[in-house]
Amino acid sequence: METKYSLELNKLSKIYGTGNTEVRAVDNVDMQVKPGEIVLIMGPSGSGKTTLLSMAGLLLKPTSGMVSVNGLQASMLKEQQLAALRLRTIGFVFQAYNLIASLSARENIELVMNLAGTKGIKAHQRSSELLSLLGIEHRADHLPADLSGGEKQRVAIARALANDPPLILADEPTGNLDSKTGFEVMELLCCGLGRDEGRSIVIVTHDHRLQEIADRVLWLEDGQLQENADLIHT
Ligand SMILES: Nc1ncnc2c1ncn2[C@@H]1O[C@H](COP(=O)(O)OP(=O)(O)OP(=O)(O)O)[C@@H](O)[C@H]1O
Repeated sequence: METKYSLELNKLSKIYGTGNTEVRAVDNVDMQVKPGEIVLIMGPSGSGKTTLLSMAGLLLKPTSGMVSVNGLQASMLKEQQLAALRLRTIGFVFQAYNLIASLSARENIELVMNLAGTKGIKAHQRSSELLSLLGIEHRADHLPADLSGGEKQRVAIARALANDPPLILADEPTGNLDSKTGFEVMELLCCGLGRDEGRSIVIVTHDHRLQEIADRVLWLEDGQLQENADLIHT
């Protein structure tokens, strides 16, 4: 049976600190992402975007509310089960790429496959396919330090796709790239590689150009999510 939503958030909240230092970073957010949908979350600095994405990615525990990924409710799961769910169902792309400096481009991609149980020739074939799809096969044996920003982000995208997850979460993926390179890389992910396979992509960004490749643009302000794109003050 096909899952109705790749990602579902119900009355999700995150409060940091207590008393005088209390910050309601995410406030009672509901959100559903259908398979194949590309959703942009925009909003001012400090509005709660990274906190929201971290909870959606099962990296941060909510204060209250529910996260479901691919139909599985996270609060029902133990830490080990959460890690397994994350590995199989979510690919992450970060502004700072978060590649392992001592591993080559190919090794960075194969590491997450190895962790998910895909090893040897199968992992090698998949990493070759991804390196080629992302146009960086000639960089396979290079360390991250020897790659340009755009190449590093392509490796990070290949790594995010390696286990063929139904959901990709990207936090400011173009933040360290010039506007042309950033757009090209995200267009490749969203229009070239992601859309065809019915993969959902949620992108937190300040980059207005990415609105061109999104199905929906949501606005987060003071931890509250608004569906109405007209409210976006650019
Ligand atoms: N670990 C933490 N402890 C306490 N407060 C935090 C913590 N992380 C974030 N905050 C606060 O929560 C609020 C939301 O932060 P968050 O990083 O989610 O916003 P953001 O929209 O991603 O910001 P930016 O666009 O600048 O990256 C901010 O007021 C921030 O100071």
